[in-house]
Amino acid sequence: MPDFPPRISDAIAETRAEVARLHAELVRYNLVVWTGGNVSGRVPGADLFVIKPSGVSYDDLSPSNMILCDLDGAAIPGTPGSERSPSSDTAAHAYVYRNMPEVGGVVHTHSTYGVAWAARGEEIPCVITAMADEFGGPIPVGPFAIIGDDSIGRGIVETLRGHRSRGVIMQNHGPFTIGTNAKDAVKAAVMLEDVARTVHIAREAGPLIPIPQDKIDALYNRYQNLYGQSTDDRR
Ligand SMILES: O=C(CO)[C@@H](O)[C@@H](O)COP(=O)(O)O
Repeated sequence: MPDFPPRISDAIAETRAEVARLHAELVRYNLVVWTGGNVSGRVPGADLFVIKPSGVSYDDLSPSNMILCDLDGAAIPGTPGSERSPSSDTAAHAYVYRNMPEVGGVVHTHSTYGVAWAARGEEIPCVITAMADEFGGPIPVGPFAIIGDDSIGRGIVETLRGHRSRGVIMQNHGPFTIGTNAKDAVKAAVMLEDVARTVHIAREAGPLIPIPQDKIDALYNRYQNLYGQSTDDRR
C-alpha cells in the first residue's frame, strides 16, 4: 500500500466515496442498464483519479472497490480495489484528465436517447432553453472510435476542447460528459439525456425552431452565474 501524505489520503477517501455514490445516480436517472456506463473523479491535489471496476454490478459498488489510477490509467498496486480490472473506458477517462486539467470528473452512459443521436451521428441542435442554460449551445458529435486505446479519449478532447458543451455524443457509441468534478459531470449526463429525449420527440412532430445565438449566450450566462443559490459551485 503506497504511503500517501495524510492530505492526499483524505482526498482519495473522499473521492472514492463520492464516485461510488454517484454511480447510483446513473441508475436513479435510468442512464444505464446492467453494468454499462461509468463515473470517474480526479483526486484533488494529486495526479490520480478514481473509477469503477469493469463489469461489476452497480448494486455491489462501494468506496472500497473503486479503483485508484494514475493519469496513464494504471491502477495503483496495493490500493483497495486494485485486485480487479478498472473500467474498460479507463484509458478514455485518463486521456481527458491528462489533456484537460480543468476537468475533475468524467461520465460515460448508454442513455437511450443520447445513444439514438449517436447512432445517427447527429449533433443535438440548441432549440430549447434548457440546452442553452446547461450546454450553451448544441451538443456535438465526436468521431466513431473503437475502445482499447486513446481513440475515444482523443475524440472527446478534440471535440470538447474550447466548446461550451460539457457533453459529447460519440458516434455509434453514446454520451461522454465532463465537469469540474464528478457530480458536475453526472449532472451533465442527466441533462444531456433529458434534452436528447425532448428534442428527439419534438423533431418527430415537426420542424425545430433554432434559438438566436445572442439569446443562447444570455441564457447560458444567466444560468451559469445566477441560477440557484449564490453559494452554489460555479464553473
Ligand atoms: O461502453 C462501454 C465501453 O466503451 C461499456 O463497456 C461501458 O459502458 C461499461 O464498461 P465498464 O463496466 O465500465 O468496463
